[in-house]
Amino acid sequence: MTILVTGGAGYIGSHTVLYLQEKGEEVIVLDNFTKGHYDALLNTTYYEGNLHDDELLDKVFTNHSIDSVIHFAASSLVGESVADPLSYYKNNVLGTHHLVNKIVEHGVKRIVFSSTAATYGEPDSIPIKEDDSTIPTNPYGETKLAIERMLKWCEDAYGLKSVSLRYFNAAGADPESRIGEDHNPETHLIPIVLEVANGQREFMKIFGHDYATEDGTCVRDYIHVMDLAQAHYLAVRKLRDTKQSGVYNLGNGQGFSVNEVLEACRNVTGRLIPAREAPRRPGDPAVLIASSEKAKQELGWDPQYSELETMVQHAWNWHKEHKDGFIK
Ligand SMILES: NC(=O)c1ccc[n+]([C@@H]2O[C@H](COP(=O)([O-])OP(=O)(O)OC[C@H]3O[C@@H](n4cnc5c(N)ncnc54)[C@H](O)[C@@H]3O)[C@@H](O)[C@H]2O)c1
Ligand SMILES: O=c1ccn([C@@H]2O[C@H](COP(=O)(O)OP(=O)(O)O[C@H]3O[C@H](CO)[C@H](O)[C@H](O)[C@H]3O)[C@@H](O)[C@H]2O)c(=O)[nH]1
Repeated sequence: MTILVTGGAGYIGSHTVLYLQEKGEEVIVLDNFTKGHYDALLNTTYYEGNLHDDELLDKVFTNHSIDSVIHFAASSLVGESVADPLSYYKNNVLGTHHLVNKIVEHGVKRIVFSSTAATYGEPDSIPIKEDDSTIPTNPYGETKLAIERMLKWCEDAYGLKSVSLRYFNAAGADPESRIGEDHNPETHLIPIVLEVANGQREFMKIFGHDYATEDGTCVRDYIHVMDLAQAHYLAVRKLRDTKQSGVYNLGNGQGFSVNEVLEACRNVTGRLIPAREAPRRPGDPAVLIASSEKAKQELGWDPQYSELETMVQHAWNWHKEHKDGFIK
């Protein structure tokens, strides 16, 4: 039984591949390497190509006995999605359409899908629960919600079982520092702050200091990438064992402000890390915190690295040794 991981050379995908392999799962990867890295794949069979390539998908599903698909491959920058929504509908919705079409054609019965907190938009209340309203405030979130709904209809029509995992803010790196996060351009808070610590940026910008939060900066729910990886493994197992579809939040249930993240980075690195106040970033909600009780109860999810400083430490261990990220 092989698991196909699309986007397995990216940040969360590569950590999940490592986790699955350590659990004894047979894994193959499909990635077009637009954002992924060859060096993020350690001893893993991969196919280089696009979700839209039907011939390649036929080859992958024919060459391997695939029982489940974990689908990470997507475009995922909120700002970029606002500037160019059509490219997001093409890569995310249309790309997933090609993939699911082949999944159904080849008789595969299980898919785990990377969804996002961005499906909610402005939260109804905190902590956010799975049945709260989903009114995305950007095309990125819209495309992810459209895919969740496409999967629901595919279950009704073709019996395809799915788990959609709505991650909050992925953070950290492999605790053994074999791989880490390398995005270009980098937009995420923790790696940007660590670039300043590494002397690669002069200062970091705090986007907004007048939010209705305790210290005026945005609050987010950071979740360790290896805890996300664990949830994917559990989701595949649940689909194998119970054949029950579901939608789950994955967060740590605690919020940290931008200032608190900055302080944690200063503590972990022992470096000064200059910061400047900057205007709010359009589209940023003030506070996003998940309730992940459903994932804990139904998937048996048991996050191991909930301390913010642990996440920063693991990210820092990798970043300080890989200033330029992965070489290739
Ligand atoms: N990073 C986060 O905090 C976060 C939060 C919520 C949801 N997500 C979702 O998780 C998934 C993984 O995020 P990430 O941060 O690891 O992103 P990433 O960009 O590091 O990884 C995505 C991978 O998919 C590949 N890819 C993209 N389009 C493709 C296509 N058409 N065909 C084949 N390969 C393709 C890229 O080359 C890359 O390796 C994404 O679906 C993203 O929307 C991420
Ligand atoms: O240089 C920076 C970068 C970020 N921030 C702030 O730090 C917080 C976290 O920002 P990130 O860009 O790291 O993460 P987001 O919360 O914007 O986005 C994350 O969560 C989203 C769901 O809400 C999407 O899923 C997205 O892919 C994922 O990265 C935000 O308040 C942002 O304004 C700064 O102050 N300065």
